[in-house]
Amino acid sequence: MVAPSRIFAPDLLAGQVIVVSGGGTGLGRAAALELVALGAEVVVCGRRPEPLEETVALAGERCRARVCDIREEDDVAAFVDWTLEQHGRIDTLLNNAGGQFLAPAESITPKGFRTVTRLNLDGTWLMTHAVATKAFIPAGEDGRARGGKVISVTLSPHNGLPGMVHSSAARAGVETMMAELSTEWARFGIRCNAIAAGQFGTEVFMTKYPQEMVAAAAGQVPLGRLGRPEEFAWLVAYLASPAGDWFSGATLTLDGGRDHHVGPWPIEGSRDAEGRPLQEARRA
Ligand SMILES: CCCCCCCCCCC/C=C/C(=O)SCCNC(=O)CCNC(=O)[C@H](O)C(C)(C)COP(=O)(O)OP(=O)(O)OC[C@H]1O[C@@H](n2cnc3c(N)ncnc32)[C@H](O)[C@@H]1OP(=O)(O)O
Ligand SMILES: NC(=O)C1=CN([C@@H]2O[C@H](COP(=O)(O)OP(=O)(O)OC[C@H]3O[C@@H](n4cnc5c(N)ncnc54)[C@H](OP(=O)(O)O)[C@@H]3O)[C@@H](O)[C@H]2O)C=CC1
Repeated sequence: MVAPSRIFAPDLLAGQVIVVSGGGTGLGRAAALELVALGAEVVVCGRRPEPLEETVALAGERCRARVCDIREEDDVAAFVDWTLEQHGRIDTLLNNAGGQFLAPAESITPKGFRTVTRLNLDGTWLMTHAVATKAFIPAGEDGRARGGKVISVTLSPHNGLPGMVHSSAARAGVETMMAELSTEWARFGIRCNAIAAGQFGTEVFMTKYPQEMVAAAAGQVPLGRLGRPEEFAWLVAYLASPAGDWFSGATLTLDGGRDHHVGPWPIEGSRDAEGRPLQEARRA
């Protein structure tokens, strides 16, 4: 049995059907477990069956899994059709699958750039378009579009992340995509938002990148630590719940202040004897 939520009432999302891409690992798994704990039926997808099966084993019977590569149009269509056959509806899509490799911009080949934009931008679009056209826009019993929510994971900081030009560009595209769709698809009752994730201590984050960078990452966060996957999951649950119904077109940055980081504060040489930031004298 999945552990009860530490924040929300257990029936907050009862009756909802929520798709989580990349739900076999890290942030996606944390979100899937929290959503199940809140009463939702959750469907996870990813390329590898093993992590997906582990999520299902942890989450219990209200979680199902199916392999799907979000970059492949036919895979995505088959996945969404299967989900609708199983559940008859989709209420929220969490576009969480994504990633990139770290490399200096000048060394990224055209294939490398395409690989990352195809995954993060094109893959997010394919999932969004398929879920919207198959589940959100078709009319329900009342003759009106059913509506739904799209939540897409992007990346903080926004002001350029050295070594990640491909991903920074793709994620900016996703944020703009969510903003544009929030106006165009409002007529169908579709809400589209992005969560710009700062650095979270997921297994892949802690192991994939050069260890010097991982060790330095928390020091770049004004609040002084990495994010915890459950903190991401709570924001997803909030947006999926009725409390999130008036959010649309927003990018919610969840990063401990990382987006506005300018270096350690107070800076060296501008501290008083007790280590406090200096303050100018008042005018006489
Ligand atoms: C001062 C300190 C500051 C500290 C601040 C820290 C900041 C860190 C911020 C990090 C923020 C983001 C974190 C996260 O997102 S964590 C989660 C990451 N998860 C993932 O990335 C998972 C998904 N990723 C992947 O599947 C792969 O990484 C990839 C995106 C590359 C896709 O894999 P795929 O299998 O499709 O691709 P290939 O491996 O076949 O590669 C295809 C081509 O891509 C190029 N490539 C791939 N890897 C590299 C590399 N390491 N370096 C250079 N180029 C690479 C290459 O062109 C490949 O083609 P070839 O194999 O033919 O050369
Ligand atoms: N952790 C962090 O600090 C940050 C993470 N993010 C983003 O948040 C998301 C989750 O990150 P995190 O949990 O840390 O990383 P993970 O690498 O654990 O999660 C990525 C997930 O995406 C799935 N995935 C990758 N490619 C595809 C594909 N083509 N089709 C379907 N699924 C795919 C992976 O499964 P499989 O390999 O089986 O396909 C995996 O489950 C990612 O988009 C990541 O880039 C953003 C900012 C910071």
